[in-house]
Parts: sequence; C-alpha cells; structure tokens
Amino acid sequence: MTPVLDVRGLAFAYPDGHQALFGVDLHVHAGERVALLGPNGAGKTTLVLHLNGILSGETGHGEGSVTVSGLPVTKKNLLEIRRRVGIVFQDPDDQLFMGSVRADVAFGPANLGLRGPELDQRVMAALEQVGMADDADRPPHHLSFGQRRRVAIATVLAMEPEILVLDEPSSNLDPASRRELADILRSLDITVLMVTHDLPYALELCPRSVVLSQGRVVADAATYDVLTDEALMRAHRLELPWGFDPRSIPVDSLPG
Ligand SMILES: Nc1ncnc2c1ncn2[C@@H]1O[C@H](COP(=O)(O)OP(=O)(O)OP(=O)(O)O)[C@@H](O)[C@H]1O
Repeated sequence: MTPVLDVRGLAFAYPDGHQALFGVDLHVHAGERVALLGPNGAGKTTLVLHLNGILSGETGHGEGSVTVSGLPVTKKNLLEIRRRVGIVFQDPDDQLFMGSVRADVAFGPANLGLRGPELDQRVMAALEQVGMADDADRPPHHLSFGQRRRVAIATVLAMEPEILVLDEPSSNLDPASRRELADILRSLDITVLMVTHDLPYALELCPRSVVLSQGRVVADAATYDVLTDEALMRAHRLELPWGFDPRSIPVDSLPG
C-alpha cells in the first residue's frame, strides 16, 4: 500500500548553512495518527514545512524526497500538494483573516472553484466536524483561543486533505478545551501527524510516535514504548509532566 506520506532521506540546511535535517525517513499510512516528538530545535517544524513545500531544496540546500499519496512535493505539484496536506499552525490567527468564521472556512474551497450550495455544504460539514457550526456567522476575533483553534482546523478540513498536520494542537488550551479537542481529533476519519511537546496528549491520541532529535529520527515506535523508555527519553530531553506515569494508564484505554 502506498503511504499517504513518504519522506525519504530528507536533508536540509537553511540558507545560513545551518543543517536542520540529516536524512529523515518517515512513512505514514492511511488512517494512522502519528505524534512527532522531540526537544526544541530538533527539526520538527523544518520537517513539517517540507510536507507542503513551504521549505524545499529551493529555499535552502536539500536532498531526499517527500511524496504525498504518490505525488512528489515539487514546485509543479504545489497546488495539489497543498490541498492534500492540511497544516494547522500553532497560532490560529495565522490562518483566520476574514470577517466571519464561514468566510474563513470557505476561503480554501472557494479557491478550488467550489461555489453555491456545494461550497456551503463543504463549509458547514467542516464546522460540524469541529463543533463550531453554530458560530458560522461570528467574526473569528470574537471567539476564544480554543474556538479559533477549532475554526483553524475546520479551514483545513474544508479542503478535504489526505493528511492533517497539527503543530502543537493542545498548546494554550484549558483542560476542558484540551480534552474536547482530543475528542474531536479522535472522531475524525483522517490521517494525522501531530507535532507536540504534550506527551500525555501524544499517548492519548497517537498509537505511534516518531522522535526527532538533532535533525535525525532516533525512535519510531509505539507511543507507550517511547514514553516508557527512560534512557531514550533522557537522551533526547523528553520529560513527562510531574506525576504522570504512562504505566498507570489502563492499556485498554490507549488508542490502538
Ligand atoms: N530560518 C532559519 N535559519 C537558520 N536556522 C534555522 C531557521 N529556522 C530554524 N533553524 C534552526 O533549525 C533547527 C531546527 O529548528 P526547528 O524550528 O525545525 O525545530 P523544532 O523541533 O520545530 O523546535 P521547537 O520544538 O522549538 O519548535 C534549529 O537548530 C534552528 O535553530
């Protein structure tokens, strides 16, 4: 089966010569939810920015390849790649700039040529997926941070991407919003790659974790196995929150 996301031998140095990735391999199959973990400066954002061609060999010095459902990420394929790879950035305000929630969610599909009832239906379906349909006519800047994050996710879902990439989805959320977002993410029938420093969230949502450290993949295993590997965790500056013990979570409540 062709992976949805196929990263092979990806190496990248920024124009100032700083080498951020050294031969990264990552294969994600349809329906998987994978956490991308690693300390500050590991190269997670650099990798994510390659997934839809924001960074590439043309913006620095690169080697290797990224393929999305068989389509290589190249300049020629960028439009289709950006439809297939939906990236939700950490700050929802980077993605919301229209006068209403509805208009923000409609922006992408309208650019793809959708109009009329088909566009409305696409917008409302995406808002329903994130529990924000009742707020369609509100200005995004009237919403709470957690609500804006959900709308930012809807703007991406409205493109019907093949993979949803989330950068720190739980950051700045209160515990209830964090849990509600976890419920939403679990309910989506979509392949997910989630960059996070929130290790309990990774355990709760992602059966598999990939650890990036100093630009290299140093682990690719079941999240439970990663989080209980004390030597690995220590070597790569990964720390569990105080009092959190993955071994105390009943195995049948972990995502499988
Ligand atoms: N524009 C840039 N020019 C030069 N070096 C950069 C640039 N952006 C990032 N880097 C460097 O590349 C390396 C990887 O950075 P990156 O932002 O990808 O890490 P990260 O894993 O996302 O970190 P964090 O968890 O802090 O967000 C770091 O050493 C960083 O200093």
